[in-house]
Amino acid sequence: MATLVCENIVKNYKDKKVLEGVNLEIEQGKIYGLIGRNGVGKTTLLSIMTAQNPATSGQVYCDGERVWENRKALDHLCFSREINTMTPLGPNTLKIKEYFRVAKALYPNWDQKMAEELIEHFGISIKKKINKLSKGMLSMVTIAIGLASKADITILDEPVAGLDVVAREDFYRILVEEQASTGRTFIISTHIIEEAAAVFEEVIFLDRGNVLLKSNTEELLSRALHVTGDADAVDAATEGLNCHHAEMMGRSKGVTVLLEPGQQLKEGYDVTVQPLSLQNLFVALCGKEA
Ligand SMILES: Nc1ncnc2c1ncn2[C@@H]1O[C@H](COP(=O)(O)OP(=O)(O)OP(=O)(O)O)[C@@H](O)[C@H]1O
Repeated sequence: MATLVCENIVKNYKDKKVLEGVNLEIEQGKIYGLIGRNGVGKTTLLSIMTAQNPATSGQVYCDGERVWENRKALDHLCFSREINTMTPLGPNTLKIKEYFRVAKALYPNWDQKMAEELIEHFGISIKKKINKLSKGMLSMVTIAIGLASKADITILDEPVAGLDVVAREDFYRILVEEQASTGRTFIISTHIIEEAAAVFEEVIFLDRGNVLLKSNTEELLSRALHVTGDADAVDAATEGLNCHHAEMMGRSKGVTVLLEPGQQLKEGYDVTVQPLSLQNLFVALCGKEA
């Protein structure tokens, strides 16, 4: 099993700054959720982590070894992403079984049986051509590639984007079972946050070029509160705390509070305190008004 470390990753596309010094440590044996708004740089970061895209500066290390052009380090990694069916060449001209042959050559621990069983489980014929698949079926193929790669660190970029709710639940069940039985590490990027919150042991919020937070999901939610009430009471109860996403409605105010360890709301004020969902916390911290 392996660990992955990003050290001060900067990425510019010409004069557009996307990543501004990302430091990140991925420990082994966890399912991470990578969450960020459209265009924030999730795919860019994931592709840099797997040496598919050069960083402008900074380094990625797998078990202490640089990943760039390093087969030994890359053997631990799989980055399975949406197949581009618009190009005249590439995987979309292949049948699924031919695409699996390419994957087999790429991933040293490739599990052909698992790949075929997953495709069958998803109700797709392995003889089907990639460019004849629906969006959801394409997601299923990228999921099958990621899981059957058996890579120590498997990264899936928006794997559920094309899946319906039943297929999404199915995927998360298979993912959790695979992680529990193998101890592999998974990094999953997604915009569909709420239903995945229980699956992610850790979440990483990417915002404005950097990692806004990386935290155990349960621990994070235990210190995230929504406080509402008369504006003066809310202000008094939350004084000195990390407050985000304040909303006013006449004299009433609602605010999201992220407590630091050891902090608590000031007592004695007539305010309503409610827990927050991961999705609402994300909106509060990474929404425009945050
Ligand atoms: N090859 C490229 N050349 C130029 N700009 C790029 C390139 N790839 C990505 N970008 C830009 O970099 C920014 C980050 O893109 P990226 O795809 O990494 O974001 P993302 O967080 O994965 O987005 P989404 O959630 O919408 O998929 C965007 O502004 C995008 O337009």
